[in-house]
Amino acid sequence: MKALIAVLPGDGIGPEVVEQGTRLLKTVAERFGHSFELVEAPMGGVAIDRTGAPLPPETLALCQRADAVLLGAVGGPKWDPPAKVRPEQGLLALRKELGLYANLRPVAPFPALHDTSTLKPEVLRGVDLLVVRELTGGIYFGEKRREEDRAFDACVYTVDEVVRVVRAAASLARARRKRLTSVDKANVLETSRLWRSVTERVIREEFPDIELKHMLVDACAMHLIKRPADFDVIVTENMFGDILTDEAAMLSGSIGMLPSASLGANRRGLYEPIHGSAPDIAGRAVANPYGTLLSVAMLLRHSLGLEQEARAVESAVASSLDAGVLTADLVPPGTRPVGTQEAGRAVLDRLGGPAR
Ligand SMILES: NC(=O)C1=CN([C@@H]2O[C@H](COP(=O)(O)OP(=O)(O)OC[C@H]3O[C@@H](n4cnc5c(N)ncnc54)[C@H](O)[C@@H]3O)[C@@H](O)[C@H]2O)C=CC1
Ligand SMILES: CC(C)CC(=O)C(=O)O
Ligand SMILES: [Mg+2]
Repeated sequence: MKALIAVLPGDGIGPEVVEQGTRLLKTVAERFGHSFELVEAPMGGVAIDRTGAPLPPETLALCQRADAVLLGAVGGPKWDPPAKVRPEQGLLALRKELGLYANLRPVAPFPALHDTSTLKPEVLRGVDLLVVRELTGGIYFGEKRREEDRAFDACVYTVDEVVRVVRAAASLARARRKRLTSVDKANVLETSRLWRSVTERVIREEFPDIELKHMLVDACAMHLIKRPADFDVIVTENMFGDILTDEAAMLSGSIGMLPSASLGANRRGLYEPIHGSAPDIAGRAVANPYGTLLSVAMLLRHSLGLEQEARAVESAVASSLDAGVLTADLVPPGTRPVGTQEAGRAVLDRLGGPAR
């Protein structure tokens, strides 16, 4: 198949991990007989430096034309306040402009990494959960205002915004273990009370086969560590999903392991590891690229419909981990880690071809 893929490396470790992602896409194309056109564009801090804007119009136009977008990460101390224009604004704008309201963040720790986690292997056994985070509403997108001695961030949700993300999460739950946990703070927040009542209605009317539970976000943060294997699909609003998935990443051993897919009404999606630009390790070629490589698998599956290729990538990652190809964030103390390039190479070396 032919596909146009926009590549936005971004800042910090973004370009380092995305380089491994583009190599993988080229190898998948070669091995499986596809034609992927990869076009790179500036986004985030590098785009501010080059053009003054974190999401230049040409970059947005490319993403709108593309079948899928692969992103590294944006941000860094160079653009922190008091700078007025921030790289993160570009990422929020891109998600909004592309209408990507459902952010899928799967957490299925690889058995090879059970010992790496700070949690006991018996707690990790059987963990296979999916967080569906609402991505274009809530407090990140509400009105913001700064006064001399006060600041405001409005949290707003409409019924339609809740309906569409709950439908997306319930459809995914239907193809899994049919259990949906809706996470909110309905004991305090009006937006959460709306979220809860809309979720109940959508599930009752459209997904009677799905078992729905509500959970308060603070309790969810605790249960994710105490009994993570009990979760199937979690659906939640933007900020809760952002925070809970950084926490859940530690079930996988490192934030560097977690991929994501941001989807909307059509097949075009944005794919990125869940981590940020990691300024503390940028430029040292030690970043974990597995979350980006697993994001490439999600891109192949969700935007290009290439299930066989997606599975080949996931198997190659699993087999690299089984072989002990571990970056610095994953190695046990006293063991020599591999660098970003070596981990990327290990996955390419293990990538299978088309089934004959
Ligand atoms: N999607 C995006 O572009 C995101 C951007 N950010 C931005 O990134 C910048 C740094 O934010 P932080 O809070 O430090 O979060 P971060 O996710 O960049 O880093 C947190 C910690 O995890 C480590 N880490 C992250 N990714 C790693 C990887 N692939 N391999 C090994 N270690 C990894 C870092 O070294 C750091 O110690 C900020 O400007 C923030 O706004 C943060 C989150 C997401
Ligand atoms: C700009 C931020 C909302 C990025 C982030 O932390 C995320 O999407 O996980
Ligand atoms: Mg985050």
